[in-house]
Amino acid sequence: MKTFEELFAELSEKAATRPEGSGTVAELDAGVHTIGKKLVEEAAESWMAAEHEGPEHAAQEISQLLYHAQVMMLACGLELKDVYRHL
Ligand SMILES: N=c1c2ncn([C@@H]3O[C@H](COP(=O)(O)OP(=O)(O)OP(=O)(O)O)[C@@H](O)[C@H]3O)c2ncn1[C@@H]1O[C@H](COP(=O)(O)O)[C@@H](O)[C@H]1O
Repeated sequence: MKTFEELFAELSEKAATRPEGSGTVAELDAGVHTIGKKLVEEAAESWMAAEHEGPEHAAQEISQLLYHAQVMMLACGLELKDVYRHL
């Protein structure tokens, strides 16, 4: 288990060091358009899970949504504080 901040730190490190086999690096290389499609897909899956599949499945889909949101932040050069200041 990890927190939102811990995941972002891990993904930032992956983006900087580009280890082989990293799905995050592959997604960043694919670009904002591809990341955006994943983000929308996970948002839709989160909605469907919440409405039809129960809280445990919703939690899984929402975790994927948060992951792809963080990848999008990295693709845009955003840090956590850039987003947090709007909360
Ligand atoms: N938390 C995640 C994470 N959540 C989602 N994903 C990716 O997003 C995909 C989800 O999209 P899909 O809907 O196609 O996946 P699925 O298998 O069909 O699953 P469902 O949505 O149908 O449930 C997964 O297959 C992963 O590629 C993630 N990939 C990586 N992480 C974490 O990110 C860190 C870095 O990962 P790497 O860059 O791969 O080393 C590690 O701590 C990982 O645990």
